[in-house]
Amino acid sequence: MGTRADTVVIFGITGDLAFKKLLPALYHLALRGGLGVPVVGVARSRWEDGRLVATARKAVEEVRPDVDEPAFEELAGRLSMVSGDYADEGLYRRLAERLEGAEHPVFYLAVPPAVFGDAVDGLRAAGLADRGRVVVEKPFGYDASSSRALDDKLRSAFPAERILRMDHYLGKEPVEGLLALRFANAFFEPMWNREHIAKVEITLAEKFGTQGRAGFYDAAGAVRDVLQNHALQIAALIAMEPPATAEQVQEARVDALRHMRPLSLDTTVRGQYLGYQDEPGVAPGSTTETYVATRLSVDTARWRGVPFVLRAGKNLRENATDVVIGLRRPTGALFAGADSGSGSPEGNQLHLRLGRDDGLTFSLQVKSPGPDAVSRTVRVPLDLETVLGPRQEAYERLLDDAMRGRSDRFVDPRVIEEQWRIVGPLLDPEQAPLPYEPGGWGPAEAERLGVDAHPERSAP
Ligand SMILES: NC(=O)C1=CN([C@@H]2O[C@H](COP(=O)(O)OP(=O)(O)OC[C@H]3O[C@@H](n4cnc5c(N)ncnc54)[C@H](OP(=O)(O)O)[C@@H]3O)[C@@H](O)[C@H]2O)C=CC1
Ligand SMILES: O=C1O[C@H](COP(=O)(O)O)[C@@H](O)[C@H](O)[C@H]1O
Repeated sequence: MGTRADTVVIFGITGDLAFKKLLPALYHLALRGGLGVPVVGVARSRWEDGRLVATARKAVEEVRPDVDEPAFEELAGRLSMVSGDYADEGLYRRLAERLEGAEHPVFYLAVPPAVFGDAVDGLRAAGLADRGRVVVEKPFGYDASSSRALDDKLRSAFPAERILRMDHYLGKEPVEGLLALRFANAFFEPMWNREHIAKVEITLAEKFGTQGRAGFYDAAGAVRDVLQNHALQIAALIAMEPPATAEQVQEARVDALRHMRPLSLDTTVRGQYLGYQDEPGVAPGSTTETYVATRLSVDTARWRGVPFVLRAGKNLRENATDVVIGLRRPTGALFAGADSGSGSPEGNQLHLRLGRDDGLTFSLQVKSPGPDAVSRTVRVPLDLETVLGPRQEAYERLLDDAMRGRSDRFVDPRVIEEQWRIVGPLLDPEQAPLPYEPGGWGPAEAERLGVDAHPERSAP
């Protein structure tokens, strides 16, 4: 833990991330009595403080229509704006004046990666890096070399312990919960390997498109936007060897990623939803993928030969952040499977939902009623919201961590290095992505990789 922050500065306060996640998170911190410091918004747009407050109210109402007025008033009273171009040193001079007296500010870079460099240079030149922490959003660069260059720039301005690399999936309770599932339940560990598991399928699906972020998204695509970071973080939690202590989790994560082979275009399907090319901000003839499905190999004794099938996409049928662990079919001929069509019963499945409807569903075999030795599948769902009640959103937890100087839920730079190595072969290929209809499950060609073409989400 470090010293508690005395100001939060958000670069890109006019943007999508600030609206959808950061302003609501600040409100929730105020609601729980955990804000207590000024919040300075930075943007090129010349917003008055009043416009920021009005935007904050709208942002909060989107997620909490029953706004708690005292909490909102606390947030509103702490918000102010500083505007200017990110490359203009005048912006940082004005910011330094606003921060006079602040000893431990947090600088949150909620801007597209192209702006990170200017922001870090500006903060350093104005002497603001000497006394603050910086939070950098993913994706970290565009590839391995630009990511290293960004890292060098950050390290030249801020000491290592004051650089926090953000992947909000690490702050999601259900994602963190994968560790509890694996390591706090003795019955999973003995079956968590190639002897028992036939396939791991990870899906990050969204029902919506780029939602006005095409300017950012078109330069990124699904691989950089979510596969390189969120999907591989989940894969690492599934694949890692058991860490001996909580402090070893980071090492176990790095080690798991080091054993993942680089992805290959031969076992990848890229797609682009119809209509994407007409969105403002998308380059004419863009070959950016809005969908990707790929097979990942984890080269360890535990996982050799078990495909990890990862897919992510926008404008798909449902919102889903899911992991399906598919077990091998049972051996032995005592029962025939009523729904397997070929003798032995279906393999059990453990379906983990890590998004808003978080929980899990076991698919079990039970005896079919009647005289014959036949089993059939039943699904046993568990809804964690019902059991545990509402939990804090990832951005609230991670903003709070950044303010306290708690760093274990931020990304280790070695992880980022590995993530770029793994996705490297998929970056900017020449082939155009396959078109797909919005509202479906992406290009049918992905079925050859083993993706479940009609996933039954079985949310309770
Ligand atoms: N949106 C999301 O759901 C998530 C986003 N992220 C990450 O957060 C970061 C910000 O994302 P998001 O808010 O969606 O991005 P936006 O495209 O909404 O950009 C944020 C702000 O940055 C400024 N900006 C945009 N483009 C440029 C540019 N070319 N040059 C200078 N300033 C620019 C704009 O503010 P102004 O012009 O007023 O300065 C804009 O409001 C990205 O790194 C993204 O990967 C991470 C998780 C989720
Ligand atoms: O990082 C990003 O994540 C969001 C999805 O986040 P979630 O918490 O709603 O699962 C995605 O929409 C966005 O494109 C991406 O930049």
